[in-house]
Amino acid sequence: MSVNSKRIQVRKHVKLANDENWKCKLDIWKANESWSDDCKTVFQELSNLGDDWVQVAVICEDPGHRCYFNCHDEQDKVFTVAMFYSKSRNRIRGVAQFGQYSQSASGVVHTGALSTIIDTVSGILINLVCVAVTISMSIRYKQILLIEESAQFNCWIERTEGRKAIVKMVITSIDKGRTFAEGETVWMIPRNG
Ligand SMILES: CCCCCCCCCC(=O)SCCNC(=O)CCNC(=O)[C@H](O)C(C)(C)COP(=O)(O)OP(=O)(O)OC[C@H]1O[C@@H](n2cnc3c(N)ncnc32)[C@H](O)[C@@H]1OP(=O)(O)O
Repeated sequence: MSVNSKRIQVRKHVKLANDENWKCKLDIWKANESWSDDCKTVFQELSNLGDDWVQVAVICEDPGHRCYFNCHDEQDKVFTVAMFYSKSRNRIRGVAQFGQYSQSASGVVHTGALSTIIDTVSGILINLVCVAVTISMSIRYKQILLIEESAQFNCWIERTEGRKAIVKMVITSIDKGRTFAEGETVWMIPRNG
């Protein structure tokens, strides 16, 4: 498929839990036994934030394809993410559980795993507002995140500048005492968007 032959389709894969057509398929995005107790607790807190917050998930139904974000296996050994979107706040909050297969240097989560999460969550947020693609991304890795640890994140639209939008995201420890990564992504609405 040539890049120019098809418009970029992000929303096609982004499903909101308040859509009856998708509700039943979101079970895979619920807390499970591979998650730490802390991760499950934050998931529960996020689930109870109120009607303004709705769970959002990436689901790919293209035959033979899988979204890179959904790289977890049956045992959830890479990483799994659960997230909630507030339309009124232009914000996504969520939790991530990292597994043994997310390793970079010994015992440490790969920076690419974190950048995947930042790009995808930021992309979901901006694409719930308008069609946009990543044009640049800057990440500060501030503290080491260990494999099999959990994290929580907060993502928001910082500002817009013409066809561009700047989205920020912070990934912290579950208790928010440590900041693992801060991301700033720039998004552009394509001319044919
Ligand atoms: C599926 C589950 C959910 C997943 C979540 C979503 C994740 C989404 C991840 C993605 O977005 S995947 C796609 C990754 N991104 C790309 O492939 C973008 C590739 N770039 C392009 O297609 C074009 O550069 C683009 C359509 C964005 C812009 O082309 P245009 O011809 O319309 O714009 P133009 O060249 O006139 O540039 C407009 C402005 O953007 C600036 N610009 C363009 N590309 C840039 C770039 N790469 N970095 C920085 N600035 C850039 C350019 O300098 C200029 O700045 P000014 O307005 O200030 O003059």
